[in-house]
Amino acid sequence: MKRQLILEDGTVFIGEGFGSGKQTMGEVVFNTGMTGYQEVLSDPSYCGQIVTLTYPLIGNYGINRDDFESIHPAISGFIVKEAAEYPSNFRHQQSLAEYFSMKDIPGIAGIDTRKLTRIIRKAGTLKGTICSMEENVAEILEKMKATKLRVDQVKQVSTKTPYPSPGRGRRVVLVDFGMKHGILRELNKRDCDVIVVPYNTTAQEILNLSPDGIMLSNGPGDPKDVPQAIEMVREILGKVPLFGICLGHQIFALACGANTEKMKFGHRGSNHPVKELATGKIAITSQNHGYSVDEASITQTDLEITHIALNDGTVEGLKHKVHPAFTVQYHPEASPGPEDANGLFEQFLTLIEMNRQEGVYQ
Ligand SMILES: NC(=O)CC[C@H](N)C(=O)O
Repeated sequence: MKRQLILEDGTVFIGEGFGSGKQTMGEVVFNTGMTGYQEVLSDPSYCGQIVTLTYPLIGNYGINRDDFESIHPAISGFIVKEAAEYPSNFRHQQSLAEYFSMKDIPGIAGIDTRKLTRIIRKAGTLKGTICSMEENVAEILEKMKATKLRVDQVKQVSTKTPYPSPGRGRRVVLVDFGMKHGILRELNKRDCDVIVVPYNTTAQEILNLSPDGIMLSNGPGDPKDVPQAIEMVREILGKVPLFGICLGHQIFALACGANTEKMKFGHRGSNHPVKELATGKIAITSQNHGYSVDEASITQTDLEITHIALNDGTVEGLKHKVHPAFTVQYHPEASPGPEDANGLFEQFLTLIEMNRQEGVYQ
């Protein structure tokens, strides 16, 4: 059935609806990955957002049991050029449309997603609504103007109670801000004894679990919307080695006195080049973020910039000059995307070992 996508700047696209027929509103963001749509649509960092993919053919290898990054997808909607009706892959179990119907998430196909992406690149991220053809455009525009985007996305996607993911190795408390399963997989692969805790767990509650290391996960929204997590990191810093990814990196930066800002249209894709300043080495990385750490704000802190994005020079990695803590804006767990940065998990475990030898942090 025909449906419309209305952007807050007044642009209207007409396409073919799939999945849920309900109306949806969210921030429209684009991802440039050529593969990995299943991981993208199930990444909780997209909570409250409508995702469009620049690659034109989506759903061609279907949806399978193994590639999810969360149990319940948190995206508000999905915009594609062509949604494959007949997936072809030995692992496929459902088509994109079947999955979106099952999860009650609206999708729209037949959209010129490259044109849409150019609009977003020019104007910056925009609000958008996917709705039926009967809806009046002017009314929807009014409604979008009046609706404030949610600020409690982390609460929505974080686990409600702590749970273990046992191993025989080092104990890692993983703070779940909307964790991708990939992070847990990487820690478990290294035999870590992981305890996943909710986003609002206090520093003392975390220390009571006697962790060898603390991992701050990715997650949706503005890092400034989770002040209790910023406070927790401030209190824990210097007591246990810490590693943060994406939202975890931004929260760490704020806890250390740096600032974050909203980017024009963000970084979302699977081929973002990142330079490690110490070695000059480039990693091709998976990314999904709409905020970044303000470079100028680092000077007044005890932080050091370790990585930068080659495309626009923004901060991609940080390290504390005194305490055993480092973070990255990109995704070493990949899922989807290249695994160039996977060694950061080893770096975290090395930091844990060094920290156990009486305060040797570097
Ligand atoms: N993947 C993430 O953790 C995203 C972090 C944050 N929500 C941002 O958009 O910048």
